[in-house]
Amino acid sequence: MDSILSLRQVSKTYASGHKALDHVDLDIRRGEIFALLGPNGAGKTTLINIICGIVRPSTGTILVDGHDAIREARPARSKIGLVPQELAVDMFETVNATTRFSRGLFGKAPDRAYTDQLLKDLSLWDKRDAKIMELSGGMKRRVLIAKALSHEPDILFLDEPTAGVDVSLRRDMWKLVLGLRDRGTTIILTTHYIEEAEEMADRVGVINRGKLLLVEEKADLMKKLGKRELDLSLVEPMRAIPPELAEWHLSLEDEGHRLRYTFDAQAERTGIPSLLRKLAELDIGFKDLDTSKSSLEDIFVDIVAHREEGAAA
Ligand SMILES: Nc1ncnc2c1ncn2[C@@H]1O[C@H](COP(=O)(O)OP(=O)(O)OP(=O)(O)O)[C@@H](O)[C@H]1O
Repeated sequence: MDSILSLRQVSKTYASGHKALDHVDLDIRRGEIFALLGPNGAGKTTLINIICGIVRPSTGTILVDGHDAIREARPARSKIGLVPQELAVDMFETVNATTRFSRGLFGKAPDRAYTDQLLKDLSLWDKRDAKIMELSGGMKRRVLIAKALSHEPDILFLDEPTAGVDVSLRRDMWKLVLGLRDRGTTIILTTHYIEEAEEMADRVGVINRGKLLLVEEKADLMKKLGKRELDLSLVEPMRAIPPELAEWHLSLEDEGHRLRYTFDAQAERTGIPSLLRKLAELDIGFKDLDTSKSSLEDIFVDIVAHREEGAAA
């Protein structure tokens, strides 16, 4: 694999004693979009900050396009653009000035043609002389991206790029990120939104409590995510599932009061009509039926439970 970024056995214990990262190994392929999913406090920002040289790892090595992130911090950092979660810009500065200034911070000579094009690509050209405080929230986010790309980095980190933005802006951001990838930028984003990973990522990593639990091709993960559940509240509680229902692999919940069928939401045939026919045939009555899609949280719980079982075995 042609890795642009390699982490080996990276751990971080903060001064408070909190272990935010636990032996993380990760390779990012050149040119891919990698989505890092994880609940609050999982360690996503810590991981990004370590790669960007903002936080020092307790142990482990990080190579950024061949440069050691600690021993060769400057060349390593210059490969990276970081779009932080929170707005950290001078509100009184103009869009144009702040973008050019960011480029200078990385020791790059001014390149008007590049920064002008960047503002055009991000639909900020008309606003180039506006003060940042005068912009809408969505425009401000675009300014953060312009700043992050101002020094022509090969890797772009987006920390929660669409947290708190409306649906149409989210779609715009997705388009923009896909466009950057088409031009060869490697993109790593953190997110809570499964749709975001679904829409954009080539690969997905799941992190929880500082541990990278899995890294998979999105297509493979989506198969696991596409599970739905059908719950039937039974008229009469059941002690065991009749053998005639074996092919649906049902489970009995709530002390026999509910029958649960888990199926693949993307499958052409869900198996529900035949299940309902069979229940009628067997004279099994139900009062109510309910379907639910597995949420990201369920998936985390599932993955974590699985891993812990595996570790215990
Ligand atoms: N400077 C610090 N000192 C002590 N603990 C910290 C520090 N920074 C982060 N932590 C802790 O480390 C853990 C991981 O935090 P981190 O910000 O990396 O999580 P995250 O996955 O980015 O979460 P979120 O989705 O909420 O942004 C959390 O429990 C957090 O409280």
